[in-house]
Amino acid sequence: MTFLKFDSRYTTKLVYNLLKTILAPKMSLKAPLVKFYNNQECPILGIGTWKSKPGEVTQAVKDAIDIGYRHIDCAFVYGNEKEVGEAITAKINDGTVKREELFITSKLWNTFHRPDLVKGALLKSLENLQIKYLDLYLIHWPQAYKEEAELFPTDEAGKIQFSEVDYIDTWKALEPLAGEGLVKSLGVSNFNSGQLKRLLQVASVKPVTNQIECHPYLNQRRLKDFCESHDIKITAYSPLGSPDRPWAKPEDPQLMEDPKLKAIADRLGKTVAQVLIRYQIDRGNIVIPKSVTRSRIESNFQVLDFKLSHEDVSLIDSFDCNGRLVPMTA
Ligand SMILES: NC(=O)C1=CN([C@@H]2O[C@H](COP(=O)(O)OP(=O)(O)OC[C@H]3O[C@@H](n4cnc5c(N)ncnc54)[C@H](OP(=O)(O)O)[C@@H]3O)[C@@H](O)[C@H]2O)C=CC1
Ligand SMILES: CC(=O)C(C)=O
Repeated sequence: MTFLKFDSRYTTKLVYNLLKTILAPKMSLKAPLVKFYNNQECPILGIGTWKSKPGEVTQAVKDAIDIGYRHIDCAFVYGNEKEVGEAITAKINDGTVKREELFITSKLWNTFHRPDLVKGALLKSLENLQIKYLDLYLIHWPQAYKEEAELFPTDEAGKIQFSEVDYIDTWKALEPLAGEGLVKSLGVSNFNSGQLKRLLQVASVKPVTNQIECHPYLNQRRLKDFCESHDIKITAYSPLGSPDRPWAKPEDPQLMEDPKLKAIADRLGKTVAQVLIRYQIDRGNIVIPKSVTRSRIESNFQVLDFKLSHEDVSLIDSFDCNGRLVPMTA
């Protein structure tokens, strides 16, 4: 009658599994961490803040932190860093998180590429965000704009005015800032493989990530392969197709309305947004969907308890149509 013998190991396991089943849906899950080549860890899922109005973003970031997000994607040019900073400070002060539990990214805007402007731009973002260091600082775009007070300097014809500054010189000015403790990691955004190759030839500190537009209509397979061959992670921006991008036209295809994606989401009992976010995670990409709506911020985070099959990832891969939604800002 050995099978009736009391064994505390089995009882403990039984109780553990029972509690897990009852409590799991109520417990705030943590996003898995991606490890960069320099051993710094970054939550694979973060919240975006582009177009989040100053009057909405403080509450959105507070909600996100309450829900479990620990990664916040910011940029000087979004014009809302101060309000994001207010949320970060509030959530640290009320004991919800410690600074070291958060992963905060900002980006060097195109008008500050000239080497003597770089440190000041970083310090401004730190001041706005009310923090002493960034976890990650990115060159926002490879091209430099004329160094003027305006963030989008234009000539009389309304054309963007570029500057001659080479992003290599900008990168060289960024490198020492990591040593000064102002930023933990450096990265780039919107770089193609040619630009990255040039950078890698001279960089003493390699970028940890290339933040690029990435979703099923532009899955960036080749650039991803290139980056990964150099141990550079992809951060996927506009993963939901950026429906609120300012230049969207009514006739543009709506990624979240795609019937093929809807069919996959319905089959899995998930929302299309959840499938789109999971698509990035299952490809090993860091992903930063934006929302200022609490229910969406919450449901976008509820993607940590399921996985897409290889077949579904391959099927979604096949939707690629070079469908870029965020063209170069010039
Ligand atoms: N490095 C770069 O050059 C760039 C970086 N980024 C970063 O990436 C982030 C994300 O990209 P972004 O272009 O904002 O676009 P996203 O693809 O994240 O889409 C955001 C839009 O989707 C809506 N949305 C969010 N969740 C849901 C949901 N569950 N169901 C339906 N609609 C939803 C939001 O609405 P609402 O907010 O009203 O809820 C908003 O309109 C940016 O915010 C920014 O941080 C983006 C572009 C360029
Ligand atoms: C959104 C963003 O980061 C742009 C357009 O540069």
